[in-house]
Amino acid sequence: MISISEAISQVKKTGKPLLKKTIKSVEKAGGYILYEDIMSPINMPPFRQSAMDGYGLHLKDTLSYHLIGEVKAGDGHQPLLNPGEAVRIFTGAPVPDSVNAIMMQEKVTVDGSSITIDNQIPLEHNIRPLGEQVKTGDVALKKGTKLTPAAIGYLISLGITKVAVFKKPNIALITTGNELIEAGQDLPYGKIYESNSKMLLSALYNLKYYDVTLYRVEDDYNKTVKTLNDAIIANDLVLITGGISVGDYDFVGRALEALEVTELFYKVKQKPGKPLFFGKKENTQIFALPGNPAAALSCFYVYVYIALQQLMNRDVTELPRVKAKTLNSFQKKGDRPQFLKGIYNHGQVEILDGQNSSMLQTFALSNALVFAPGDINAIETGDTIEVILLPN
Ligand SMILES: Nc1nc2c(c(=O)[nH]1)N[C@H]1C(S)=C(S)[C@@H](COP(=O)(O)OP(=O)(O)OC[C@H]3O[C@@H](n4cnc5c(N)ncnc54)[C@H](O)[C@@H]3O)O[C@H]1N2
Ligand code: MOO
Repeated sequence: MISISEAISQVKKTGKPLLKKTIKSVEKAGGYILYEDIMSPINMPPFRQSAMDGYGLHLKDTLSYHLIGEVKAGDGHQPLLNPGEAVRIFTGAPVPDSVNAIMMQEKVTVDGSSITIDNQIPLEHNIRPLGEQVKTGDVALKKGTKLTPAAIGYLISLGITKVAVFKKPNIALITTGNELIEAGQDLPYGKIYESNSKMLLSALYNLKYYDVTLYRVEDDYNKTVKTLNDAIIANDLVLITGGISVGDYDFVGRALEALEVTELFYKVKQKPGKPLFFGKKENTQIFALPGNPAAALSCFYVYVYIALQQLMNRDVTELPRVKAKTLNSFQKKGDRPQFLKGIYNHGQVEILDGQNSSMLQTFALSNALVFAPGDINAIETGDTIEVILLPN
């Protein structure tokens, strides 16, 4: 049995960035990282553009101009203005070549077809120059940029519909157990609703991993070997829950051995999640998570999260840890360090009742895991303690 810190450093040592390229449609590329520089196919703006509702002028040494026409957004015509002439113009409209300044309408007095501006304005006033944001062929966004909603809007504004991004891992989520029934059906005696797959799927979606395949397998050795083998071949990361302990019908350990998965660790001195397994076969990392739902989710946040961050080549691999003052006491049993479900708020943390690894009720209320070191028997009210903040 290894310690938590040894297990964490083993996960860190093993993980490698995926660095594979995939093409995504821009609107579905939110959260991805650009694989290569993107050149702009157009000038942005693509024409000299009015920044105001007002009057386009061909400047002359006068405050009075003669109105000869109108250009609104979307128009394609080019009125020809002589010095001293003006056109009515609106925000976003193409500015005729012979217009060299725009006066906002609040500073103009109109009298029929003659207008008077309040003051002289400089050349190109209120005109967005052609290619002001980016010019045709220039780098619009650099390799390594994270695609935020603003970046997506920007790329679409350049007419770009597809982008090369770093691929996110293909992830297998396998659940095991004869007792599992899908929610929505009747619940016969002895069965429970299968919740680990949807819980972990939701945790993955929350972190923006969408390439997830779900597998279900009964407590059967041959089927466990086959399912695990299929999942390892097709995925970068395999998460299997249940069947990793020592019972006669826990086949996951034996199946991993038969498939010659390299064991990097099995069993961590921690509560929950003692029977956690981590291994590797070729480029696929495999976590066998305990079946108890709260143990599986706790291990997901403490260990699997790191593997995911590493696959994505991110610098920060662990969830944030902060110090907090406890609002209540907690009696700890045994010498295993414990991850306790808690509610963190502004430097304070409440440790919740009901810490059993089979219970999700407490986890459902919590936003943090409180770390109780192995060598303490109790946490007292007002103690300063380390807290892992969970993703929202
Ligand atoms: N003799 C021993 N027994 C156990 C030990 C031990 O050291 N010696 N460790 C205990 C600990 S700690 C844990 S955690 C569990 C882990 O067992 P498994 O990983 O083999 O998980 P299962 O036995 O298959 O299931 C445990 C529990 O979780 C429920 N479960 C499983 N899968 C799901 C699912 N997809 N959705 C909802 N609930 C699920 C399952 O019905 C069990 O109640 O072993 C202890 N035993
Ligand atoms: O260590 Mo097991 O994961 O409950 O409770």
